[in-house]
Amino acid sequence: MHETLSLEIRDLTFSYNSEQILENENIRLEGFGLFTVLGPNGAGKTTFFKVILGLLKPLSGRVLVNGEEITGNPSKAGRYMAYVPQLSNIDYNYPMTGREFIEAGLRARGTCKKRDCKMIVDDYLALVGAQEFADKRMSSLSGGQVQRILVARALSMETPILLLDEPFSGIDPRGKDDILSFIRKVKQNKMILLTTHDPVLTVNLSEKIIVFNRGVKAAGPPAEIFRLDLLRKAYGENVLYIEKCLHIIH
Ligand SMILES: Nc1ncnc2c1ncn2[C@@H]1O[C@H](COP(=O)(O)OP(=O)(O)OP(=O)(O)O)[C@@H](O)[C@H]1O
Repeated sequence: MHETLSLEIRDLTFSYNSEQILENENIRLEGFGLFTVLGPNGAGKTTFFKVILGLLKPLSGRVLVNGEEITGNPSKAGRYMAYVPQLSNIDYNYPMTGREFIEAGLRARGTCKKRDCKMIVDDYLALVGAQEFADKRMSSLSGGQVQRILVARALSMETPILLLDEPFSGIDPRGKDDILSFIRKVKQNKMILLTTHDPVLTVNLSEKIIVFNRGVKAAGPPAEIFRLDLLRKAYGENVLYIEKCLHIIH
């Protein structure tokens, strides 16, 4: 485990007008690995990510990376974190190819010159299995293909922390397997935070599960967290699918 990497949330509170999403939340994540934020639709997972990324300002509280305050400051947060938004929340009708889109990110960051850019981009395209369609326009790609380009771009930022918002949504079973295998590789030397509403998908890969619904309801290793009483704190009573998931997992 990486000893110095830490992401800490202290007393974080956020609401949209009267809709409370976070209330004095506290959590500290340490080291490389996968940290799954698990909760139902509308739980506030995307909002939680946006507050961590400094894209939304909390009403109170702090976000720290390695002890450095990044609260409400997206450019500071960007030094440590790259973000892959939920596919359904973005318009990817870009008039550029996937390769150009990744290169544009690298140039904006000043991390490569024209000649070595191609090599760097090729490495990330290979990591996510996107070489075949990287030279097509983004607007002509399927959702799953766009997802891979977005992940390659985020990885090319070479930040120690990667935030993936619902990376499995709208992705077919083979695509899900591909995402899981890239996570397996990348989590060896990054902290990955991932949101999902499906308890099964990442359970075997996660170092920690954060059960979330309008705040952190429970957090810990999967073996401690996969209990009906804890999952019900996020999903509510009598959700048959959750009960079935526990049978699959145990
Ligand atoms: N910009 C906004 N202004 C006002 N309310 C918002 C805004 N964005 C989200 N919300 C509300 O905040 C709540 C949480 O939304 P959020 O998208 O963070 O949840 P989520 O857990 O990511 O959901 P899903 O799994 O469905 O993507 C919802 O009730 C939503 O309507």
